[in-house]
This record gives sequence, structure tokens and C-alpha cells, in this order.
Amino acid sequence: ATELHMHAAFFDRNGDGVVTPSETYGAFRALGFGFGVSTSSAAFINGALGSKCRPQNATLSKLDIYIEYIQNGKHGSDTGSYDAEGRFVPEKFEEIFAKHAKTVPDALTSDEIDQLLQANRQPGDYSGWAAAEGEWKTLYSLGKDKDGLLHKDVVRSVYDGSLFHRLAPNWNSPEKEKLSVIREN
Ligand code: HEM
Ligand SMILES: [Ca+2]
Repeated sequence: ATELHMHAAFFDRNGDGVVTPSETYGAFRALGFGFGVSTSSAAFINGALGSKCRPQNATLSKLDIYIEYIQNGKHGSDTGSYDAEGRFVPEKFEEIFAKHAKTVPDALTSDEIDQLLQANRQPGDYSGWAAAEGEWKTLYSLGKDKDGLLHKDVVRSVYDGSLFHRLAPNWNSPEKEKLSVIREN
């Protein structure tokens, strides 16, 4: 699997390869977001990706995201740290910090994230601007430290989804699923 597949797979709680709106909502709640942010994120993400990330013969709702096709969800005005197939691109990731981590080495302030977003904007790509802004603002609110700094190792860990697993370890762990099956029987 590519890193982008792993990024999305965190949200697939039941492991069926599809991220439903209620799974997106539940994962946001597990990560600590409130009702409002979780509801609007699920509507926005599944609304934007559901119609793109699906096979031609898909039978499920247009709001369901097929992880196998997650690379179709790539947009413009991003950092390029995922390539077109969703593989991680170390050079592009390094470039983020080389260009924008000016206050503290290997960390981004809130202002530096705004500068990163501005610098990546392709003219007229409004949906890409909105998507990139949503991704980075959400990452900042999840990953910033007590001084408001977003460290490089934290940013690195969002790409393969390991950040999500660290913050919400029980959300989709097979161990927990196994326990619930044992309990049901
Ligand atoms: C707390 C939740 C989430 C956070 C913090 C987050 C954060 C990010 C970040 C920082 C990027 C990289 C953007 C770049 O390199 O410019 C990204 C890319 C992406 N994310 Fe998420 N994400 C979240 C949830 C989701 C969900 C639920 C999905 C779909 C199931 C998803 C699908 C994608 C896709 C398709 C990309 C590639 C966009 C591109 O590079 O053009 N993300 N995300
Ligand atoms: Ca699922």
C-alpha cells in the first residue's frame, strides 16, 4: 500500500476498504474533535472524495470513498509530498521545512503554515486552495505543541497515518475488534 492508502485507511474502521461518512465522523470524534468540526469535515471530505474515489462499477453511495482509488482524490495547490500514485516523496517533504521553517528549525508556526499555503497556491485553483487549507489547519490543530509549533516529525507521521493511530489508538485496532467478537460470542 502507498502512504496515501495508509493515511486514508485509518478512517476505515471496519476494514472493508471503504470510508463512509459516519466512519469519517467517528474518526474525527476519536481524534478529539467536537460535533461541529466532525460533522462538517465528514460532509466536506466524503462529499469531495466520494464521487472521485470509486471504481466505474461502484455500487455504494457517492459519499463512500473506496481506498483503492484514493489517489484520485489528489488536488492542486498541495506540497507534492504525495506523488500521483500516493507514494511519499521525501524531497518535497524536506522542501516544506527548508523553505518555511524560519523561526525554529524543523518546526512550523501558524504564520509559516499560512505562508506555505500561499506559496503553493496555483492561480484559480479554488477547490485545491480550500482542500490544502483544510488539511493543514486540521493537522496544525491536532499536532501543534504547547508553544504553537508543528514539528517536522509530527508532520512526517501524518503522511502514513501513524499520527492518527498514535492519537486515537483504539479507533480501528484489530485487537479491539477481536475482543468485541469474543464478547459477542
Ligand atoms: C484529521 C484528519 C486529517 C488530517 C489532519 C489530514 C491531513 C492531510 C495533510 C496534511 C495532507 C498533505 C497535503 C500536502 O502535502 O499538501 C493530506 C493529504 C490528503 N488527505 Fe488527508 N487528512 C485528514 C483526513 C483525511 C481523510 C478522512 C481522507 C480520506 C478518506 C484524506 C485524504 C487525503 C488525500 C486524498 C490527500 C492527498 C491530497 C494531495 O496531496 O493532493 N485525508 N491530508
Ligand atoms: Ca469502512
